[in-house]
Amino acid sequence: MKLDQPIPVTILTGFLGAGKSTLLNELLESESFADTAVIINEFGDISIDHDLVRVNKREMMVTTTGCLCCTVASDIRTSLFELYDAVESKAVPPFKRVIVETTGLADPAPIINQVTPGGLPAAGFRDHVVARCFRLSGVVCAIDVTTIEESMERHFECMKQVAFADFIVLTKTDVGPEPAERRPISELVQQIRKINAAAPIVDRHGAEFEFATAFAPRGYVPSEQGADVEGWLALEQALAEQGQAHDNGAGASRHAAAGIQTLALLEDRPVSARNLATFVKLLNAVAGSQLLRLKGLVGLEDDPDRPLVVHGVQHAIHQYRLPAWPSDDRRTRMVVITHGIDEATVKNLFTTITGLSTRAKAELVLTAAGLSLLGVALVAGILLIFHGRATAPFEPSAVIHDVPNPKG
Ligand SMILES: Nc1nc2c(ncn2[C@@H]2O[C@H](COP(=O)(O)OP(=O)(O)OP(=O)(O)O)[C@@H](O)[C@H]2O)c(=O)[nH]1
Repeated sequence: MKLDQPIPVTILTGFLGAGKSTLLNELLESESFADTAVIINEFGDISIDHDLVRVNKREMMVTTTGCLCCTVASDIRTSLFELYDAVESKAVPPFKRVIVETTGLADPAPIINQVTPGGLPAAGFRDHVVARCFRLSGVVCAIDVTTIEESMERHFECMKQVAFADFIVLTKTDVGPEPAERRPISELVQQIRKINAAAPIVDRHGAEFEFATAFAPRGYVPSEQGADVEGWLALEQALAEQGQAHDNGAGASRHAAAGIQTLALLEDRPVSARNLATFVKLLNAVAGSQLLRLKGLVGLEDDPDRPLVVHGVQHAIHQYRLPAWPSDDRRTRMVVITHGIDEATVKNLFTTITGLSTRAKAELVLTAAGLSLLGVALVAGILLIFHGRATAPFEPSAVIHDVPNPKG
């Protein structure tokens, strides 16, 4: 690749469900962001965002599964080198910028450490190419105003994402009136300022928001991000030099060590809307606040050609239909990310989607009872669901959007 200057790379972070893919989709619709290459890093064995983020002909997408912050095999340098190689081999036309969407659980430190001057030293041809052809030019963090307080309290990665950002976009400011227990946005901004003193903080739905400003190439200078950021990067560097950053040697990531489970669920046949609703209700009931994210493309029996997209971000469930399957893969695919919930529990619940035998129902009830302190109430709730007497908070949508991840 012949370059006058290195290609700017913007990292897009933000906790699970904060609205990163939604932002990216809207950005890619803009003519001024033509010639953008996109790297989407998904947490889990199956990729859903790959189908939900739409790139045009002139743009290019590389998807990686396994978190960039802890999987050596899918580190950011490898993904950037793949882009370089694709241009070199004329598989894709040259591009002007790269946007990397990280997973919602990604610790930004190891990622930034790989692409910032003075960070992890180049170890071979690939690394030298990446250092010559690309430059880190911004770290944008999407912050979901409806969940950020809880997420920062419970997940250190979330706080680091806020601290490392050189531009902050507040999302979901359009979601209804603020509940009394939630902090007003002005107070939230003050709280964010304690963690990140300098980054512009802009409301996604405010008049002042512009993609061109948020994603403008800037020089990203870690020392300007504050002492904590410099300290975390120094620690990262030390760990990387010792060769023990993030992977624990057994192949499991640090997320797993922290009790975070990502489960990929697949079903070949279309499923009934009622079974899907039951699954979502059961999952919410059993996992409660331990359910961090649910994301799925679901083929429904009533209209198998128009899949349902389901997004669960903590307690909120949002869903819409696509006019057609985005790729040849027409299987129902779901990714469920939980904290401290046994994998088998979620798998058992998923049997509600695939159809339940009486025996499976009994096992499910026992699973729920063993899990919850309020087991008896939960069992009663589950039995009501099975008998169709519970009111349904979730009914599969008939609304069709041809734009993935519509707002609201
Ligand atoms: N009302 C509203 N909904 C939003 C906004 N941004 C995102 N959403 C919704 O929030 C859900 C999650 O959005 P995504 O863009 O998939 O979030 P993400 O950060 O890419 O999620 P992960 O990659 O799984 O961490 C979807 O249902 C979106 O439609 C917003 O500004 N307002």
